Amino acid sequence: MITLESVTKRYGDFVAVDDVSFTARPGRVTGFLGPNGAGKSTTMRVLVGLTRPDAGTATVDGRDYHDLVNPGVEVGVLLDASAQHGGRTGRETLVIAQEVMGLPRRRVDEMLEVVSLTVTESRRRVRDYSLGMRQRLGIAAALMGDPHVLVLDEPANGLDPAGIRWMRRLLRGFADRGGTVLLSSHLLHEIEVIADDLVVIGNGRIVAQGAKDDLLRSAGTLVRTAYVDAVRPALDRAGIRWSTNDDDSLVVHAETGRVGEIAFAAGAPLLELRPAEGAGLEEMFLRLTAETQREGRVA
Ligand SMILES: Nc1ncnc2c1ncn2[C@@H]1O[C@H](COP(=O)(O)OP(=O)(O)OP(=O)(O)O)[C@@H](O)[C@H]1O
Repeated sequence: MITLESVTKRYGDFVAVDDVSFTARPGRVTGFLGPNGAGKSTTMRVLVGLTRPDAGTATVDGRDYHDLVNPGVEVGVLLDASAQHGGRTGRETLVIAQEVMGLPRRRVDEMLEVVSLTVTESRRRVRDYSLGMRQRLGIAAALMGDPHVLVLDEPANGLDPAGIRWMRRLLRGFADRGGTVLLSSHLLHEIEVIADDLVVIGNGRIVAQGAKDDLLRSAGTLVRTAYVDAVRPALDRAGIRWSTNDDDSLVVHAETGRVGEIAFAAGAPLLELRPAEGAGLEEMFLRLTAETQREGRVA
């Protein structure tokens, strides 16, 4: 179990992480989402003791990361695959991790097999690895100590479609065996497929969290009408928020029945009126983080 309570991190006057609280539970994959610069990496760095928070606590199974005697056997961490030492071979990188954790040498070969790096590839220097190979190497190091918690920042970056599918299965299996997974990703489809729970961050603050299915269910009502010019002001007068999809349909933040009544009262025939569940994670993400999107700000 990962628990963050009121974590705040400032850089000078800038608040990168602002009073962030959430839990990632055993047996679940928790997807951590947010626009560029929202504070995901900083939050993860606080969790694994690389950045000191100005306020709040971050714990794994109730303990501070710094208090874990052999952290690698409890928490597998992959934060920045491109930060691995380029001069070492992949194998050397894993041998160092294996020795630090006090594990038998055979774990190195086992992990190379788990992440499908060949013996030949493992003898190459990391600087000559592709990003996808570095990710695989980082995942191997994270899994080496057979931890029960995984913290992964953008692990799908650079993986090919087969690699993404492989990682998806790996994380699902890990969680199904009772492990806790916290992973950030920009790949919303990836998160939509794999995550059980979601934590959405924008401008350093949590804007939504909960079970993925519940969050997607609360996506609102989808309305399609040739009379949008009548429906929009009627919704505004009722104090109901709405947004426009690319195809000119509206996503309205109210129950289907209520939206139907308002449209009826406005004399607007509807072509479609249904829960906006199908809109999926992308719509929810853009709506929740609208005020923090660079593109939104520019517009
Ligand atoms: N060491 C630092 N000094 C100053 N500002 C920092 C530092 N580290 C992070 N920040 C700022 O904190 C904010 C959050 O950064 P962070 O890397 O956590 O975002 P992120 O959500 O992981 O973004 P991305 O999706 O682009 O990786 C950004 O505005 C970033 O510039």
